[in-house]
Amino acid sequence: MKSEKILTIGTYDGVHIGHQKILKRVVALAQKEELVPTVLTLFPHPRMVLQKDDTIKLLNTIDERIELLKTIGIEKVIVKEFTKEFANLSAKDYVEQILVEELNTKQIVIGYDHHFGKNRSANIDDLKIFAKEFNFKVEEISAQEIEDVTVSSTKIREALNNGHIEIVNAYLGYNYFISGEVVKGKGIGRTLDYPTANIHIKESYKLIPRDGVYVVKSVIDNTTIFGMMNIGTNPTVSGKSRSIEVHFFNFDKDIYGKNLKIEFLHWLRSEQKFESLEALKKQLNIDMTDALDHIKTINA
Ligand SMILES: Cc1cc2nc3c(=O)[nH]c(=O)nc-3n(C[C@H](O)[C@H](O)[C@H](O)COP(=O)(O)O)c2cc1C
Ligand SMILES: Nc1ncnc2c1ncn2[C@@H]1O[C@H](COP(=O)(O)OP(=O)(O)O)[C@@H](O)[C@H]1O
Repeated sequence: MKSEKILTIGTYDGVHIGHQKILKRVVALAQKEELVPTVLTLFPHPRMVLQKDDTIKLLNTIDERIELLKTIGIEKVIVKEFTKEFANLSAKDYVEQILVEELNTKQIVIGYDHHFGKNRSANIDDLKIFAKEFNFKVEEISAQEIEDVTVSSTKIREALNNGHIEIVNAYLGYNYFISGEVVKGKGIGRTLDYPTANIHIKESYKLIPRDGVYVVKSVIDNTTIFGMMNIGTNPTVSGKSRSIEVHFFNFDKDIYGKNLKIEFLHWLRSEQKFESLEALKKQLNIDMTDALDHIKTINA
């Protein structure tokens, strides 16, 4: 028999502290009712499909979202491909075919303003009627409960575009991070005595924080390593495309080809065009001192 599920539905981009409150409720109810705590999430984002919007940026890649949801205790993450066919399902077909027959849903925890079905035509009152017909429970999260949470994915995106990392991390309840592979760069870093790991992110929809220099950390071979990262076009060496590169402190290993998760801790300064590599190197010395000072305040 397919396991019986308690379900919440949504994009949950960021899996921030507001999301976490709902998700923890799902996990607690699941334990009480002996149901499998489940999230039904849609991917690609409806706007990517319906409006063919390829400028949309998300806080998490789909893999990151799954990992974050599992960390909170969600046992099953169902990623439904959001296709035009899916978007065209009537409210009733969606409830009957997907929620009931495919997923074996026994309980749904959902916001008061949730809409579903073709053209988002059905609302929570309709869901409660379907619940009687198909024998599942609906638990509504009230407007008050949702408004109590002043955090939103939009606010976090804005803070990232402004370099306000401390605000971002407080809203998320974890440090904002990127994940990508270390690839070859231009090989100039080493000549400055600051070798930099260039990070390639394969998901073009991942939101990259504003250009500038950041204090970051990563775990490489089970060891926490701090570093300083630059995001930008490297105007000093007349770079054109945007790159993401990290110089790790007290570190000297070849890490080409490795996949790294890098957490943002603090924004230091904007990227600048220097008149020479010498001048850039001087600034890198200053950045390193500033970054180490910041790291001291964290560890203090
Ligand atoms: C912490 C840090 C800060 C940086 N700041 C700047 C900057 O302000 N302006 C700039 O043109 N390049 C900056 N860079 C990028 C350097 O130009 C870059 O590391 C160098 O060109 C080496 O690139 P490569 O690894 O592709 O060889 C910075 C790099 C790091 C690691
Ligand atoms: N402290 C360090 N921080 C970052 N990368 C380092 C460090 N020490 C060694 N490396 C290695 O050196 C590479 C970067 O050297 P670099 O001369 O900047 O070349 P590239 O332009 O190819 O990035 C990194 O990808 C990594 O494999």
